Amino acid sequence: MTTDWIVLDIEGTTSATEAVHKGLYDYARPRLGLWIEAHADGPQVKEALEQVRAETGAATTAEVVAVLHRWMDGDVKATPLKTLQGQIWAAGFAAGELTSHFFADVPPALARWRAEGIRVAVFSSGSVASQRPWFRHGDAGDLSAYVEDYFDTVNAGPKREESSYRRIAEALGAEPARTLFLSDVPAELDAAAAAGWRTVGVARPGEPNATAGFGPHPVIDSFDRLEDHA
Ligand SMILES: CSCCC(=O)C(=O)COP(=O)(O)O
Ligand SMILES: [Mg+2]
Repeated sequence: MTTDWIVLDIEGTTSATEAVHKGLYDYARPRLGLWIEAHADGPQVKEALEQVRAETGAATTAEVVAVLHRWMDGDVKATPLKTLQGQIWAAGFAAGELTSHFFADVPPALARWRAEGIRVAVFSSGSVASQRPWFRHGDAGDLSAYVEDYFDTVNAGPKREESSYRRIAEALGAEPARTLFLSDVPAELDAAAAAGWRTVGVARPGEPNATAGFGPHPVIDSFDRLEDHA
């Protein structure tokens, strides 16, 4: 079965978890309070704040920020957190204060897939607003030309739900059986497989999920080893 589309997770798959947590989370942490105060009238910030308040009972900005810090400490992929982080990161990339990280095998794989006619999209918990500059400002240069579309938990839905993968396939005009999802999280692969997608687990040495049980999903430790599955 040939592959028309490869859909990529970011953290743990294209990029090291440490780069996200140390590079991005630590950048967002001290900026959240000021960002919220300065953009409180923006529709996305308003909605994010309402969601945090409804979910946690936090009232003041300081209480909201404390919740957001707790979520970051636990790497909770909550949509309002991702919205606020994404805005701050997008500003950081635009200011030249952030650079993204990709594993060394990623840029050549993207070029190889392009040459083979395989199209690429991204599905990450990180907001689309942050995914775009992440691919544009990489440590190995601008990779954004390789990515045709971006999905997050707002425009697709939760990563562990089958319906999100159905929505993405429909948006891409992709046949599920010819669409391949690469992720480091078995539950995400289960959801994609339930939607009829092909799946490959990515267990990169040293990553938090490297020793996870991937069940029925084939597993690779580098995109160089995808040839047998694509
Ligand atoms: C610009 S990418 C932001 C990364 C991020 O915030 C995140 O939560 C990544 O999670 P993933 O779903 O890609 O594992
Ligand atoms: Mg991941």
